[in-house]
Amino acid sequence: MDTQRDQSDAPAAGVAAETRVPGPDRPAPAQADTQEAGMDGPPGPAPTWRVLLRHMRPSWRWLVLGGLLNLTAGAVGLALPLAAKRLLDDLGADRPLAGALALMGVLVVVTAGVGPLGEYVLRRTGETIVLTARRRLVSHLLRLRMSAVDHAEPGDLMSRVTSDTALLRQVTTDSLVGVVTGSVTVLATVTMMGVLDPVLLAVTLGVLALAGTVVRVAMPRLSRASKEVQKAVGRMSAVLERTLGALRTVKASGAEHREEAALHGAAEGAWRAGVRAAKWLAVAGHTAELALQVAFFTVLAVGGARVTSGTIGVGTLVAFLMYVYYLVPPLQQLVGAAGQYQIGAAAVARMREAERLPAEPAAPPAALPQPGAAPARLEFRDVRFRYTPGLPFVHRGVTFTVPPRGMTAFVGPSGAGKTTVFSLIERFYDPTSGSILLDGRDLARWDIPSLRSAIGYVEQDAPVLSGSLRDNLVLGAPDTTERDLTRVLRVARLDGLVARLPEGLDTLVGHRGSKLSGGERQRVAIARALLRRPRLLLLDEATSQLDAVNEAALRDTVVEVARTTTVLVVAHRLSTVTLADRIVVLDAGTVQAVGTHAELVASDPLYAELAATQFLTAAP
Ligand SMILES: Nc1ncnc2c1ncn2[C@@H]1O[C@H](COP(=O)(O)OP(=O)(O)OP(=O)(O)O)[C@@H](O)[C@H]1O
Repeated sequence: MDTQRDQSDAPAAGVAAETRVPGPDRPAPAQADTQEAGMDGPPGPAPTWRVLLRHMRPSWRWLVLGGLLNLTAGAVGLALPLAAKRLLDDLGADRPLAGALALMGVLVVVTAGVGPLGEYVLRRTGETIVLTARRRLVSHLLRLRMSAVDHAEPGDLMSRVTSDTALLRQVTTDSLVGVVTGSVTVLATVTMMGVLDPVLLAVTLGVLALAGTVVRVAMPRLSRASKEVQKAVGRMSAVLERTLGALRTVKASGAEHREEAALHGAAEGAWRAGVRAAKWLAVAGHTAELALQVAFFTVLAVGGARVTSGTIGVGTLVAFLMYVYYLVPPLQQLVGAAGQYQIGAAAVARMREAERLPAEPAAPPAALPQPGAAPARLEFRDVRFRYTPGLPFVHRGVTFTVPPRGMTAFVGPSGAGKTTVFSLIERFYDPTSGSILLDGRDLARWDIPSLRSAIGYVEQDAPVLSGSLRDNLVLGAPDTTERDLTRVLRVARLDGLVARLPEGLDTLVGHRGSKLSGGERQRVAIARALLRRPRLLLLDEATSQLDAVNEAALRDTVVEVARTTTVLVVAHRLSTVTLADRIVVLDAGTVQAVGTHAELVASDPLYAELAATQFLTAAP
């Protein structure tokens, strides 16, 4: 049975361990797409152009429209030299100019109208593609398995959502659409040049071929530099997130200069790579422009000779030279598109890495338990678990049963695996073998939102999110009524704080609740959990930072809650532990003993020692 479980669970934990987000310095994972990771493509990393097409597919109509408008503007522009030729011919032949002038006027007006419209449509579509990519990536990141998050740098993940997705804008519109419209325009221009004079066309193409060689040399270098830029930006975001997230610790440790040096280093890395990319982009872009200038003078010389010899007329030469200049924008567009493609490809690769991280299946939110819903029953059966394959097991066959209602306390030395029990109940991780049953049903068979809706969890460090006090309280129960809120505030002994604050519940609590005291944060976390009307309440050292008065009050609250709900507590204070209906002693990943305080003091040497040394107060 264990073997079976091992196999069925292996992908969740195993994949996660191997599919770490390649931090800025780590190599990309050589791992296939998974359904779990939300990718619908075939296994194996798809080529960049296919991924780009996938991003563009939903907006293809707009892209085609924008491209067509651009092409129309280009085509109308192409007719201008012909109108100019007609003007010169009419002038030479002493014919009236009104017709030629009117034609030129119409062409100019149409070009002026259609060109900007096409550009607007394309840019708007680019924004839509970025929006879709951001939504998709954000949704995926919020569902990441904790095992994937453990191996990722939040700052680096953030840069993938903000900076990498932004690069899609250029690569999908300027680049891919630019390739199409640029190619068509170049082709049409070259055709017109061929019609006017094939010899001059051959001269022009000869000069351009030389420029093509330089561009071919520049592109791979640009690609490498672009990847470096994005990596360095990710590295900088990661360091910045680390530093700003723990600025008090950094200041208290006097580590500002070291963190500053790390940030400056990352920023300089981005700058160096950016400058390298700029160099190759400039080389490629200006090579095309320079080549066209050379082509212009060569055509002028050769064409002048042909005019002198009477092979072609002045009108033809002038029209041809205008076409040479008409080649500048589409050729620059083509070279720019190739450059943008290299930059975009680096960003797409980074987004793909994040999208391929294992995530929980998407599921609609589940309703919270109704008031008076039955308390949960919990069972651990021979659970073995380790966070990372290859590392020692944290749980080595944990077995215990928790009946509905009442309080069960988990005690044991630091690192024994108490918090891990809660993490497994929440399905932040899945056991490597063995099973966990809630109400007699294996957790693996619960859909995750329904499972979590039954649970209220107060974590060890009682995290509070930036935002208002009210946002934090109703985070897990957005439909809370004012009456329930008032009741829970009283129960969690937060009513005094709310009354004191100038803006009451709408007071902003700062990043991670930095404007609250440790004890206040714990009470907010407890209130937040209680508002979910949990059938199973998990309290991980939830009262460790409270003063004696508040602790005693909240202890009474927990005892009260335990009359109707199953409550699990990880506690280090004897005052909490002795109130428990049963105590589970964990040591080195196994259950050492289960019993009441009195039973365990008498029968379990480890518990007796913990009671004597670790717990803060003496036996009651
Ligand atoms: N996300 C993680 N990735 C890898 N190892 C982890 C992770 N979380 C915890 N551990 C390791 O698992 C072991 C058990 O941790 P756990 O937090 O469950 O212990 P605990 O009994 O709650 O300890 P404490 O009383 O100090 O809070 C520890 O050795 C810890 O280093």
